[in-house]
Amino acid sequence: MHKLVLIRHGQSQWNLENRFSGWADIDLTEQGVAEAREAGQLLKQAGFSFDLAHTSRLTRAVRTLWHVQDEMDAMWIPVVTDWRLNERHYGGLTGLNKAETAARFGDEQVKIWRRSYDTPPPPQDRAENPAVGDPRYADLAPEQIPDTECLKDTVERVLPYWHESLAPAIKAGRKVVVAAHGNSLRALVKYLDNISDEDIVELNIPNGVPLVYEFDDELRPLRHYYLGDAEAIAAKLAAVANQGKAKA
Ligand SMILES: O=C(O)[C@@H](CO)OP(=O)(O)O
Repeated sequence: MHKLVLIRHGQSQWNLENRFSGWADIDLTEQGVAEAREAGQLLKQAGFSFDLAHTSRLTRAVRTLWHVQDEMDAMWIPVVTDWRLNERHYGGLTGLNKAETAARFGDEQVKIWRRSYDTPPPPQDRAENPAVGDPRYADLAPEQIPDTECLKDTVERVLPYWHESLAPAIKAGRKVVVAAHGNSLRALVKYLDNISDEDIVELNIPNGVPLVYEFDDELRPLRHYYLGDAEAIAAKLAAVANQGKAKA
């Protein structure tokens, strides 16, 4: 049996401020650091160990991974950072407050922008795009830097990464951890669990909680589960779902 652990980064400053982040490089809050450390402790106590890590090019995911590695005495393992694990690009919504956006455009429209499979938010002006000219993306052709993305666009970059990098490593027996983002992980989970375009709308992923996948030899998922207190995880999931609603 093969295993894979997925972790969404801990709380970021813009999660705290309830702002759309996407490719904006926003760091963890103190709570986010604590969540990452707790994730590492939970993994250690449950007997997990890793010999390979993958993460995005965004600081909040990289730093989450650092804390997990530190708690697990695994600072030595190879780490691959790849833009294809980045958060979905939030286009022209980047930086806006989610509740204020819902008050302006309606809860339904914001839910479509946040969670629908194939409706992207309005594009972001190139001049405001945080990724343009950023040296961390020097290996991308200009047209690979998105102006906006729906989940379908995110699937189209995450899935090749799964097939080319993650799946072969897992099949070869490597013990892999992936630290990434709410929507890049939704893209991967949609594929792994064969979730329909309609049902993916209701799927949220909490900050800083290890999500364990177990696979058979052909990498068909056998089961998955979160590590940690079920009630606390349910509360975190509800909080993520509610972030896009206008305040009463
Ligand atoms: O702002 C973002 O980039 C994401 C993840 O934090 O938010 P949402 O849950 O609204 O897709």
